[in-house]
Amino acid sequence: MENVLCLRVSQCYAQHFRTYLQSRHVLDTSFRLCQDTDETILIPILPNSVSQLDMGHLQSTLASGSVCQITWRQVFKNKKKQTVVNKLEVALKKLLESAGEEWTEELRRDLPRGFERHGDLILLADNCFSQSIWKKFGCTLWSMVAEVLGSDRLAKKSCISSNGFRSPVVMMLHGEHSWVTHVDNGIRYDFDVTKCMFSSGNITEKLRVARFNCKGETIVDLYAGIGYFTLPYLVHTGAAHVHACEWNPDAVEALHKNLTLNKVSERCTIHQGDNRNLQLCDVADRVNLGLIPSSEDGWPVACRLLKRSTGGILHIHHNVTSPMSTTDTSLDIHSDTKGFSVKNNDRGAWQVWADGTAERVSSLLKDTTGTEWRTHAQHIEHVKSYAPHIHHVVLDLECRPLLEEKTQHKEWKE
Ligand SMILES: C[S@+](CC[C@H](N)C(=O)[O-])C[C@H]1O[C@@H](n2cnc3c(N)ncnc32)[C@H](O)[C@@H]1O
Repeated sequence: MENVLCLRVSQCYAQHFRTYLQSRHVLDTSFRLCQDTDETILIPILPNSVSQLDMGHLQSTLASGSVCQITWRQVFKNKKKQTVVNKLEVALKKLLESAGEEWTEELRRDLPRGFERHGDLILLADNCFSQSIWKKFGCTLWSMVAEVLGSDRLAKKSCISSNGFRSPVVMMLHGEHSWVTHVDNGIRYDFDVTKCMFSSGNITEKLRVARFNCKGETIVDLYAGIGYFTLPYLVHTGAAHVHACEWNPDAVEALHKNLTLNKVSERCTIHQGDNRNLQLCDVADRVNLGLIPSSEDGWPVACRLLKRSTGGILHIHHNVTSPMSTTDTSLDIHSDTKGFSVKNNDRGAWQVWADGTAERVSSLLKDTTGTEWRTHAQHIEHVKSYAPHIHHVVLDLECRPLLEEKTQHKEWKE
């Protein structure tokens, strides 16, 4: 069994959903559909393609009244099904043999295990097609791979660059241009795959943000990228205004485009440059700090941004590493709501990090404003796991000025 991203739907609509997901290349055919509860079915989906799903549209058009929820669950491998990777192996073996070359185990291991689908473009990972023999086939190889994988364009990753912009190093292999479109949760994101990254693993956090009620609020997104969180805030939460900070000009270009495409430009101000030099202060009801492994550099800026009189909420992303425990036993392991294996030891480490962060932010707020603040860890959300002991979490930290609380208390008493 493996932990897989699934769409959980009402049993009576499962076939309906399955056919639709297959037609959109979102169905993960290497895993079996399975029953979750008496009335719901889990349909395995490809994590890298899930962002193309418009959940609202799915629910209202395919099966109004059906359960329709993205969730992580343990499901069984589909042993009988010939996966697209198997088909690729057959096709490439033929290509090599027709050129008088021998098919080897090394070449088989050099095939892609998975890939990201961005509309009609497939993005291969960096750990495939590394053998020199592939070069011999040039364009013929890439057009064949694209055809078998069912796409018009093909690109390949090398790594995420460490230039601070988290720019991908991506090369186009087949097809004209490198701009792609993602649609998820009713939001359209356009970006150039060779210049910006798209983190599909953040989908559950984007869906959570979309459910917040931010009616009338001013929000600052300190690490906006192409609009991963800026757009859900503007499109779904009722936010009055979002200030989006981003220093990568390529991401800013995409962000501009996406604000226009989603018709929310007039409620967003883009601040291009290093957010640590941002001139704004005392404006925000909420600050989103979506940078991993750590957004700590942004904490002093976030404290300056919060409204002095009422405070607000910081959503702080962080990769928390749990200490390796010598007493780890299988009894300590639980699955969280997304089906990730999480140990008590991990939860303890998140709490320790959250408590330390709350204390640090409260002291930063005092230094910034000269008054006392109360910080309260409202919630810790587990986004994804990078390794058994490294977890991407988001802390919802409520920050309130104590002076204001006393005044309010006095007013209530009067
Ligand atoms: C795209 S990533 C993270 C976005 C999203 N949270 C995710 O994981 O998919 C972070 C973005 O913050 C930007 N960034 C990092 N440090 C910054 C800074 N000091 N000022 C402005 N932008 C910054 C990067 O260019 C990048 O686009």
